[in-house]
Amino acid sequence: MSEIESGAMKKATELLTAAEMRAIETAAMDSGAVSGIELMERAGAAVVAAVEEGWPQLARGAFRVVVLCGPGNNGGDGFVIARLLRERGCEVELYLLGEAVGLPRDAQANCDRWREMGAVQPWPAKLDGQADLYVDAVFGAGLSRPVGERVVAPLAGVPPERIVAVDAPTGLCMDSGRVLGSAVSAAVTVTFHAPRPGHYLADGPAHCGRVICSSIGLRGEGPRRAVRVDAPLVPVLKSADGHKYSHGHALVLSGGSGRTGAARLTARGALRIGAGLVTLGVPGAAQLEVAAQSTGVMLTRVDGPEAFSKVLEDERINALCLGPGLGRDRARSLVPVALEAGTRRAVVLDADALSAFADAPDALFARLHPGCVLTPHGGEFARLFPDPAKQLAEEPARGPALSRLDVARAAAERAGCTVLLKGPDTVIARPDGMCAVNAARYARSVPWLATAGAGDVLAGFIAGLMARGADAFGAAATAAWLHVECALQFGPGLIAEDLPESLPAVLRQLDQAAGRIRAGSAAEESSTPLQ
Ligand SMILES: NC(=O)C1=CN([C@@H]2O[C@H](COP(=O)(O)OP(=O)(O)OC[C@H]3O[C@@H](n4cnc5c(N)ncnc54)[C@H](O)[C@@H]3O)[C@@H](O)[C@H]2O)[C@@H](O)CC1
Ligand SMILES: Nc1ncnc2c1ncn2[C@@H]1O[C@H](COP(=O)(O)OP(=O)(O)O)[C@@H](O)[C@H]1O
Ligand SMILES: [K+]
Repeated sequence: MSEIESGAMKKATELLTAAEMRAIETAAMDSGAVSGIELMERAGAAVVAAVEEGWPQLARGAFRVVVLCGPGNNGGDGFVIARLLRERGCEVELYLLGEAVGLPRDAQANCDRWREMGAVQPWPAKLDGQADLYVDAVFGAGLSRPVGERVVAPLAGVPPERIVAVDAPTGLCMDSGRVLGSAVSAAVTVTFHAPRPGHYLADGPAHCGRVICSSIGLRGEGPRRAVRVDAPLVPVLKSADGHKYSHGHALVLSGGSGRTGAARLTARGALRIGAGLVTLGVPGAAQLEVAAQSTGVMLTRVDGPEAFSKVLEDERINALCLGPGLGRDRARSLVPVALEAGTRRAVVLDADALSAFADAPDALFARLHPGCVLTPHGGEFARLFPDPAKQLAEEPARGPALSRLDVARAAAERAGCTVLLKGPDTVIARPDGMCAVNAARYARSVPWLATAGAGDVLAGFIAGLMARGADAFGAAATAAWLHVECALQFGPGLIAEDLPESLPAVLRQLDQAAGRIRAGSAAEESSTPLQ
């Protein structure tokens, strides 16, 4: 079990589906640790705390709030929020979608408490947009079908800066981040206990504004089937001992003359991330071109499968990367050779090495093993896994909607190896269903990473980490995280060449952070005998 699964270090944050969250709540309630009404009170209080922080004018008085409550427990939270804000002196109006008689028990109880201080008004066709704050407590985790116009109409004219969403902006599926029908856009979304995939995937970030995850006193953990990557999951800093061969030897296969740039980017990425040696395997016709452009990266001639097999007799070559600029014909002849050694040799397949098998993906899948990583972008993914890609492209008819996690999982299971599905919400899936999300969202947003060659560098980062001994899933998730950190480090104007060159600064920051942790624990240890 890796560290991220044992939860030993804070490298990742678990993302809970609505069903997993419900199971945790139910277990806590069944154990007698907490009641549903207590959880609802804490959820409401957490939203009010977020409002006090985000809207400091509330403390100055004359603050007008509109609370929109739905027919379930999300609406129940709304009644609590309305009461707590009224107790703080706000002027509160509350509207209910549907009838109070059908409310679930805890929501009903809070509706009754609210009625002691204010009216429950029928659902409005529209609102004036003049209040200081609008609370969206219409639908949350229970969203099960597309939201109709009537539901979102009251908030349609309200600027998102005045909207706080409870658990999720209404209309957003929390498991997938996909909009069911139409969805509210909020300034702040307050969720409870743990974030959900939908806060990071697909349309989620565009609708959530800022996500605040508040503790409501629940202790349980989910099955850890999906995590958000918050730091490297595998070691990236080198230890004091060791020599170049102990950090592995990565071989990147290049295409022919005039098409070697992509593989050179990949090789540079693998070298920067710390592979002990990196060699480019080039056809004879491209040898001079590559030699003129390479210094730290070595060169060997690989014309066809026989030459490739010969090069691979060197067992110290422990990680391969094929695809960037390779050409489909060359990919079809070289990929089977790369996979011959089975799990003894890590293999990263990207770009042409994926598209080359679009007509016969099963022939590729039959050869793949757990030491492989496939790194498709959306188009390459659709070529190799047409069915899940088609399902994901369809308008969702009900919630929870199919997510990028679901399709990446299905792909990893089918391929029998780790699959990294690229995007601003990159998903990394392992065949056993474990998933990681590397979200280039919110403060980590890096739209300038959408530049030619960025993916080639990512493939190199993965191959380099695998040469150094990392497992496929850990290497892919860590590389994706570092890739975005490099883009953040460089900033707008970035081109693919800048990514490997930004890595040293990112690694230095990690080294400094690790040093601070080491210094902290040393200080603690040394202080003990003095006490
Ligand atoms: N279960 C608990 O103990 C807690 C739940 N909490 C809140 O409860 C929420 C989940 O509550 P629910 O499971 O009742 O779900 P919701 O309140 O999100 O939805 C309620 C019901 O609305 C109906 N519905 C779904 N989509 C619809 C649509 N498009 N049009 C019309 N009706 C639709 C469904 O029948 C669903 O059961 C969370 O999001 C959170 O805000 C919090 O109070 C924390 C504790
Ligand atoms: N808007 C975006 N925000 C953050 N990252 C992005 C965005 N668009 C693309 N990326 C990332 O940039 C890389 C592009 O890779 P890819 O599509 O293979 O391009 P190329 O083949 O030109 O290198 C991927 O790692 C992807 O996750
Ligand atoms: K909501």
